[in-house]
Amino acid sequence: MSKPDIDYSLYLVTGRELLPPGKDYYESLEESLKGGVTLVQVREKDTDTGEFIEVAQKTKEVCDKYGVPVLINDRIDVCLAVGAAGIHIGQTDTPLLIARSLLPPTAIIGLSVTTPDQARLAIEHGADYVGIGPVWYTTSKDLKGKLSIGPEGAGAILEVLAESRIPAVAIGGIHPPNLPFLFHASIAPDSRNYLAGIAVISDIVSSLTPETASRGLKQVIDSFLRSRSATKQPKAVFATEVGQSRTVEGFLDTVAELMVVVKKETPLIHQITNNVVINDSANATLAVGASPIMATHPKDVKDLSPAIGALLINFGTISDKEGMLVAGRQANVNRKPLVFDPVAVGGTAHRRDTSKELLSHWQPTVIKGNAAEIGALAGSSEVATRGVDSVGSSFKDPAALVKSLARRRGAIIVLTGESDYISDGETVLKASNGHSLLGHITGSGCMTGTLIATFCAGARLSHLATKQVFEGESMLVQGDMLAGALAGVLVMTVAADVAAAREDVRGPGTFRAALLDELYNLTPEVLKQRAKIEIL
Ligand SMILES: Cc1ncc(COP(=O)(O)OP(=O)(O)O)c(N)n1
Ligand SMILES: Cc1ncsc1CCOP(=O)(O)O
Repeated sequence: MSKPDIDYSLYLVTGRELLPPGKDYYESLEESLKGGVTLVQVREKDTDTGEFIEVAQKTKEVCDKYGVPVLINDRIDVCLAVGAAGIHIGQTDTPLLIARSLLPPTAIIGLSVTTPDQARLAIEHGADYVGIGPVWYTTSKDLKGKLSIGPEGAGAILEVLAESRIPAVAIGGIHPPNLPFLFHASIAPDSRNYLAGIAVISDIVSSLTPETASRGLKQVIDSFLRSRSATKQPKAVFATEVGQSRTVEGFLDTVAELMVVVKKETPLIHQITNNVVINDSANATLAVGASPIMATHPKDVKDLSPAIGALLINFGTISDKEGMLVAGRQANVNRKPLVFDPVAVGGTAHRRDTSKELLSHWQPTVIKGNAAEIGALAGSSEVATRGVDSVGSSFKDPAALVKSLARRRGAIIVLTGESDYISDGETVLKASNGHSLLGHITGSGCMTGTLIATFCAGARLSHLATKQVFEGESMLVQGDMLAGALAGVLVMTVAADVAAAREDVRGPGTFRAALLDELYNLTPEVLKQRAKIEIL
């Protein structure tokens, strides 16, 4: 006999102690199976052996009706007693090789892993699958101070597992609002290996309506898995047309179209930005035809999210972290483009920690920064930060850097400088407009972030208007976000070129006013004539 084929996509780990008052365990279990649970683990932490066996036996009877396999948490004896499909063990439980020797050869053995090294051992010892976690903090298990690893930590483990093809589920603090983020942000940067599913306790068990809870999770999971297996493309968090071959002319046509869409649709661009640039950023948004809203209060930003076209989070003065956390998560939930501008992230430990916290909380669509900022995120020390400006020369190979960071982060990376580099992890674009006067007015980089958010909003609206069918549920953002990011960069830098060439511009003061005028007056035709871009 061979091992059973297991569908790991929606893995319920039981937790009778978490049932809502009055809810029967078996009723809840059956409802969750109806909602699409594909695998069940009976987890009883404080139950006597006799009772554990009884619960496991009855759980198996219910699951058998739905053809869903049952695994047992930790206990080989209980597994053997009820003829379950296998066990799940942790790092401090019965060692895997011993468990293997005690169980029938067809038994499934899953192992918890928190680090890449543990994943290597799991491969070596022949685990059938691994449970990666805790991904996020949870109250369903005493984590004994163990740090949660976040989607990025899960991605590092998936990289190790890629060749072995051992399936992996993520566990810990997984709920509908963070599920699309988890799937996308955990895709392994190089191999593009991805999660086979998620393991969940409280989101299903604590629900009064576990069937609905399971169905909601399953829809997102199935859609993600379908989109991965259908395309085999290294798509990140944004949908572009698969296999689309792109030319400079094609990009410029799309940018021109986005300029028109933004003027026509006037999307609301929500900006949590620093107090140095609020006024200029709001005016830049208005100048290109969109509508700015600069709300920061956590309660405010939550309500706003469904109505906005895109969100910009610029943490220049980092005074609104709570608002940033909530707004970013809501942007993911509502699938709105999210542009992150980690101003001076390499400059202080507080900025590095804040950036890490924000990025473990939500998935940006675009990360924009100067050389020092992008270098800090990429872990490169080639460029240092002084205040909010980069110092020193730029990278030896900026194209390779933005491409690899885009793949690691699952986001489009925009590196600004004398030339701007933009990558989605596949394509790298180089844009070479702009004028040195931009460096003499404060906040020009922040305004670029604003315009990237604005044109990403346009790209989403443009996509929705065409009603092309994509695997909607799993995509964090739909639309041509690479073109949106390029449009933001080009509109800003071409307008700067035009402004700087004006006779009435005599220095930073007149340039600042002229820039706003030229953002307002810039036409798609002029942009196409003046844009200097290359596909590298
Ligand atoms: C699928 C899955 N992954 C991880 C765990 C955690 O197992 P462990 O580390 O052994 O902790 P306990 O569950 O025993 O508290 C799991 N149970 N299932
Ligand atoms: C058993 C376990 N192991 C790591 S986190 C966790 C609990 C997951 O529960 P929840 O889905 O309620 O966060």
